[in-house]
Amino acid sequence: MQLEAKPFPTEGIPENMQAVMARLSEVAAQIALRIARGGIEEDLAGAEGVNSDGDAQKALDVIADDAFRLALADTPVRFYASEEQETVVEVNPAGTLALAIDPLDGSSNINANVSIGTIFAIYPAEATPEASFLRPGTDLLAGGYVIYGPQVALVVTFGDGVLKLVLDPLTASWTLVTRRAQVPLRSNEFAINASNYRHWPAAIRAYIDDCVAGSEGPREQNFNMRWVASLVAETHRILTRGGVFLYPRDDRKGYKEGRLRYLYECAPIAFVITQAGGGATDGEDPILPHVPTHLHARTPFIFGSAEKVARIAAYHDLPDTETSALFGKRGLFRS
Ligand SMILES: O=P(O)(O)OC[C@H]1O[C@](O)(COP(=O)(O)O)[C@@H](O)[C@@H]1O
Ligand SMILES: [Mg+2]
Ligand SMILES: [Mg+2]
Repeated sequence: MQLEAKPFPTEGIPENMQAVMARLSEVAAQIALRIARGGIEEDLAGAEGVNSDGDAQKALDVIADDAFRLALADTPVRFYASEEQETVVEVNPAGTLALAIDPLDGSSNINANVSIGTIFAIYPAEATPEASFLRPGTDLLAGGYVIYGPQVALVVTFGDGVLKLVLDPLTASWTLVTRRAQVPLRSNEFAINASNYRHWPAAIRAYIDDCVAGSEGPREQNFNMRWVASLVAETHRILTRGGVFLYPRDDRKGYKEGRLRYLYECAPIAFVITQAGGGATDGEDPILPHVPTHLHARTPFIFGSAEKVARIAAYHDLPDTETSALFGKRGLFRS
């Protein structure tokens, strides 16, 4: 049964971004279909090379980057900055917007059939690529992501609440299902890659120690842990049922500023989460006022339910003696 496709819903989308959003959603729907058919005609997880940040590229990283870049040529997007491109591409010299994108987030999950996504950030285009992108996240016009999961959804903010649209696979069209998504205030979940425990700063170790100590520890309650290894999937879960995500800086070579990139991962997700009433920091300070030093600059990233994000910042203010592994009385933070 083939039902008729509906036009892209523009409610809540500022006029100057409607064409771009319609195009992004069109490409996302095509990518979703390609993911669903992965392995039938093509191997989407096949190795392709290395991107400018030194990450191994999978076939789908390159497919998604090409698809978004080419599709934006006749939209108001002037500058295109991508995880998969070393430098900025000028796609439409007459355009007024600058778009930064992680075309395929969570690449390690492509062949595991676990949710992956696309993350995007839109700024006003300035005279040069540097002026357009090396600026604080507080200048964002839009930030959002598409999640390719059991359900394909587009979540986006333009600075006035968070919209959630769902892709109907029967008609390949989008429907607005939520106008003001909110991060739930309370949750007992945290998400962190615990295999890096020994490399973390003391404040992060102390926070996680207290969660893991559960009802016998200073927090006197039990917590649950999640780690999908797809930032979009963690964001979507936190937006739906609360909790906190941590990718701190650590002692490993190359992780001095964590793993995630400011421009096309952290800033747009932080915009969504703060618009949904949550918090987003580098561990201590709000992340949106930061200015990246280059296109692929990394930053430690902590986001989620506002109270949890504030609590983690407070752990950074504790004296060294209190973040030591042997200290058992951080009762100050009891909730
Ligand atoms: O493998 P790790 O160190 O746990 O890192 C997982 C993180 O890396 C990422 O996959 C990075 O994104 P890309 O897949 O776009 O490079 C995030 O989605 C995820 O949160
Ligand atoms: Mg990513
Ligand atoms: Mg990526």
